[in-house]
Amino acid sequence: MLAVVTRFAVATVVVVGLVVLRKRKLQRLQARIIYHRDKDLGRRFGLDVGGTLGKLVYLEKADAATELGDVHTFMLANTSYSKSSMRDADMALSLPGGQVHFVRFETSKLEGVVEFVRHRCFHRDIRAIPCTGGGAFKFSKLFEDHVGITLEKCDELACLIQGLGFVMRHVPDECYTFKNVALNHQGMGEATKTIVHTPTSELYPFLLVNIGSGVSILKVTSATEYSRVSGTSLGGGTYLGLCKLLSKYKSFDEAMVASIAGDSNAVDMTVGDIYGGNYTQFNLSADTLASSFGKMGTKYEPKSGVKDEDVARSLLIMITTNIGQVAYLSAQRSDTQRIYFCGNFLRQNEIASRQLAYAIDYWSKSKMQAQFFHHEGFFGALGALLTHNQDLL
Ligand SMILES: Nc1ncnc2c1ncn2[C@@H]1O[C@H](COP(=O)(O)OP(=O)(O)OP(=O)(O)O)[C@@H](O)[C@H]1O
Ligand SMILES: CC(C)(CO)[C@@H](O)C(=O)NCCC(=O)O
Repeated sequence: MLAVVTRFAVATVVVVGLVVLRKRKLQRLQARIIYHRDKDLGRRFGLDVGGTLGKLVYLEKADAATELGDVHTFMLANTSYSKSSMRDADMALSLPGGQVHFVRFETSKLEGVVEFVRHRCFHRDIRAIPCTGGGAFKFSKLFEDHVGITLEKCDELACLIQGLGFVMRHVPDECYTFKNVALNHQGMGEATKTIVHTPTSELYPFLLVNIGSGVSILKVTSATEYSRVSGTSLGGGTYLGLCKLLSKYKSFDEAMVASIAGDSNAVDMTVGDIYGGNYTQFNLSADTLASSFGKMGTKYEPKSGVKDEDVARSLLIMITTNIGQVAYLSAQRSDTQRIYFCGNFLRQNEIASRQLAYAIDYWSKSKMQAQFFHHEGFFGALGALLTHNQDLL
């Protein structure tokens, strides 16, 4: 009898214990789900992974600054972990809902970034990140397998338009142009950088030329309506690729610095080189660029007397002149007067923007105007961020 009672008591204790344990486990699980729902930091990010660069924006909410402590630590560590120039601290946007920060990294280093996230256990608070650009497709498995983060795919052009519209509405001095485009074909001249405020009633339609690795050209007819009217494979990737191939410069920033000092006439052939002066019949002055890199074709030893900085400058002028012409022709075809240029090719690249301004003014006989943005390379990532932060709109 005693044995039966003992067995019954033990069984009861075990069953009760199991029920309690199960309940606790359930509670823990519930708590974990709530914790994740509350701390799903992925919604504070927008990622744009392109052919050359990855762009990350994150929102630090005004009412919950401390919550993002780890994210801040990660960003600061990660940016010095790649390159200081990749951090755009001075570009942060202050909005009523919080601050938006911007970070850039090389797409080729993405695996390193993922490994860093895993190493720091940073991914524990992130289930999904909205992501745009080709990398949203190409790297979704990498994120899923290594850190269990889902990349929520967003279309790159839709995000570009969304981010662009947001910046145009919220950042008062975002757009600028060059007035009195008295430049020559080398992008030299006295044109003055001027902030432009265009009222929304006069904004549409316009042409948007996004110069990334390649170039996409969109006709934008309203805040949400656009079509991709053209594109060219001769873009920022071409410039960087040819620079690395033909000169000693190993990075975009090095090439930019060098191109300021370079003289493209050492490499290019001008109308003057061919005519010995102006080609007056068709109003082509002697200093007009006749053939990019043309001089190199006439020399037995092309590199003699040519400096790497001349090559960097000439490449910059070649790529930019071509994009300017394609943009002008596209604007004509699409019946738009204003052309906006964006994309990271224009980052800290005043020679290129001045040259584009000149090209548009020159080809259109001053009927069209080129405009630029201070946050030129982050619209896609911003658009991705906005998919979960409609309140910011
Ligand atoms: N730090 C940098 N490292 C490399 N390229 C840079 C850097 N800064 C500016 N660039 C220029 O920006 C270009 C990439 O621009 P962007 O980030 O807009 O395009 P992407 O998203 O990589 O390309 P795509 O949209 O065609 O996939 C490079 O090809 C280069 O010309
Ligand atoms: C392929 C994309 C859209 C990727 O961003 C871009 O690099 C691009 O527009 N390239 C030019 C493709 C074309 O010739 O239309």
